[in-house]
Amino acid sequence: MIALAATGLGRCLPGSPPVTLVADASLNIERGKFTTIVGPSGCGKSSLLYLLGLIDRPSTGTLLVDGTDVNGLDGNARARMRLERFGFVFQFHFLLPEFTALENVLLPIRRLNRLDPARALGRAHDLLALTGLAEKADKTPDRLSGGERQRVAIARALANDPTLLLGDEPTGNLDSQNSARVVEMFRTLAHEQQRAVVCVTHDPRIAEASDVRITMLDGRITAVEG
Ligand SMILES: Nc1ncnc2c1ncn2[C@@H]1O[C@H](COP(=O)(O)OP(=O)(O)OP(=O)(O)O)[C@@H](O)[C@H]1O
Repeated sequence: MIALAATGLGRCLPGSPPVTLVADASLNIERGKFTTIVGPSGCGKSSLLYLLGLIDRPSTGTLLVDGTDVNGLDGNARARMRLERFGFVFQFHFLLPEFTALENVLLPIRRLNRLDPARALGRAHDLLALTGLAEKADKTPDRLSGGERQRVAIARALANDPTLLLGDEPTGNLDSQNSARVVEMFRTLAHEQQRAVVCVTHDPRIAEASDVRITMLDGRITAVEG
């Protein structure tokens, strides 16, 4: 099932001369698959991911999210769609330092206000268990390892039960063992939970572990494999 369908997507920064970040990107992102976006530094991988995640607006082209054309949505509707359907994991975890792992996951669940307090707490515990952190629920980020912090960030990204999980170099700060663990988690989230998982990465091992590889060069997609 296609979660994202982009046609001729482009992002250009005005100026003299204008700067093209992404040009003419057409692609489908499917549920149930782990997709990576690869290419040399500065080729536009993050810029494309931000367009796909409704963080940035395209200058040209169309983007359908679960069949809805997001060009037709106003700012509030885009923000709502992002909040409800997307989860994000970045290179830096951005956990709130004064809150425990559990609270970091619980806060976005509460913000969505879909569940009563007891169920929200249960869901936060379930997500920490899913990411292998049940024992660490009451630890603040400074008491966790780098790999554990990133797994809390993944649990938090799943708070809204997103259709789409997007990662921008999510293993960029991790050693190879923790990196492999995160990749295995992404594969599971795609294959067993039918989410669309998309990751920008420099790491060839992560690209190899993905089902689909999108290669970029100078703002353009040059190959889609898998
Ligand atoms: N706001 C901006 N203003 C000017 N140039 C920008 C801006 N954002 C990105 N760029 C430039 O656009 C190009 C694409 O950036 P982007 O971050 O998407 O590349 P990337 O492939 O993700 O790079 P990396 O692998 O190094 O993270 C780069 O040359 C970058 O310097």
